[in-house]
Amino acid sequence: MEIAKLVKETFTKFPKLAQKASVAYPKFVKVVEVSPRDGLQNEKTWVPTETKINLINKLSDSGLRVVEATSFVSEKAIPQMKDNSEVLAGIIRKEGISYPVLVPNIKGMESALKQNVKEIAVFGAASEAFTQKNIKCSIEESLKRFEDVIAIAKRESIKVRGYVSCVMGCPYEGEIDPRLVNTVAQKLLDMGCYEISLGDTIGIGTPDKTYEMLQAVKIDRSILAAHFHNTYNRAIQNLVIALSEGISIVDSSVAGIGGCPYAKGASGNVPTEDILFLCELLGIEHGVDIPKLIEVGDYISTELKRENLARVKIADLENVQSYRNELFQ
Ligand SMILES: CC(C)(COP(=O)([O-])OP(=O)([O-])OC[C@H]1O[C@@H](n2cnc3c(N)ncnc32)[C@H](O)[C@@H]1OP(=O)([O-])[O-])[C@@H](O)C(=O)NCCC(=O)NCCSC(=O)C[C@@](C)(O)CC(=O)[O-]
Repeated sequence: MEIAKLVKETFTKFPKLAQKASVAYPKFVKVVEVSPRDGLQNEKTWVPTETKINLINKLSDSGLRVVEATSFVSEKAIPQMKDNSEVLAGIIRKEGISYPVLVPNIKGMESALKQNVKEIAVFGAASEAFTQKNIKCSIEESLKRFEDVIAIAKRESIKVRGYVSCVMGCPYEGEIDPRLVNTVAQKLLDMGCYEISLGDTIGIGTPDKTYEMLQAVKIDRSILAAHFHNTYNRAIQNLVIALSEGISIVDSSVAGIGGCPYAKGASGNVPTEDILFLCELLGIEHGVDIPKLIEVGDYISTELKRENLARVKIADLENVQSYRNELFQ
């Protein structure tokens, strides 16, 4: 079973991680499901609004507490998200579930407000070049825009999440100084973001880099999220490090769908099914009905005519205990 194998490899390289007494893995992981936004934004073929609504409603039925629903960005930049208002108007908003939307500027905020959103996410980066490509401004200008957006959010009692992209490397600049990750993350926090999501946008991270980056980020672990793309099949191993470092919020995408249009080579996020299985292996609670979520992954893969990239199958769930025994001897 590949997830167990990846964890075992990580434990072999970092033996301390296999000793439960010396590593405090979180008791509970909050999964932030990003497939309706990050997963679909890069699809070249139009995904019908009804499919997007079905996807969100099915995800809401699986026990997830956060489902990122869409983005209020320029339709020239991201045509796939142009039905943002219809999607929000069409979904069943369940009590206790948050449906954040991405907002880059005041214009996006005004449109989002009309749909009665309760949570938004602003998205910055630790790379000047990526920020220019993605939102057409410098890091400094982006933070100024976010400040204005957040001022409105505060007035309207809307929660704001902050993203920092390129935390372990940039498709345009290459290496990224982790101190810049800390600077941007701190600024977002100071402005009023309640949670900061650290994006390995092109999946270039390694376990060592993950550790190094997290040492530079001087922010309380309880409000940091790991948003790792799985381009080189390293997201699971990087997450083992992040979890062992006290991160307890993980962004993921059912069936591993997705990719960033401004990050050439970026594949989808780490599949949610695989994250949940990782939690099972490490003895971390997650509150999600895994078989139901596997069905959702199959649903959206069929709709998109894409291979389902999740590696966990229902049958694997029966063997969790034996994998655990093997990992933690
Ligand atoms: C930020 C802008 C708008 C700047 O783009 P710009 O061209 O500088 O904006 P502008 O103010 O000059 O406006 C240009 C046009 O866009 C319109 N416009 C302007 N704003 C909006 C808006 N909010 N909603 C709808 N329309 C908008 C505006 O009205 C105008 O329309 P026109 O007069 O030409 O017809 C643009 O670059 C943009 O929308 N970028 C979004 C890119 C994006 O969504 N990227 C993917 C999300 S980030 C990501 O995936 C990474 C993440 C978060 O997952 C974490 C990780 O993995 O690292």
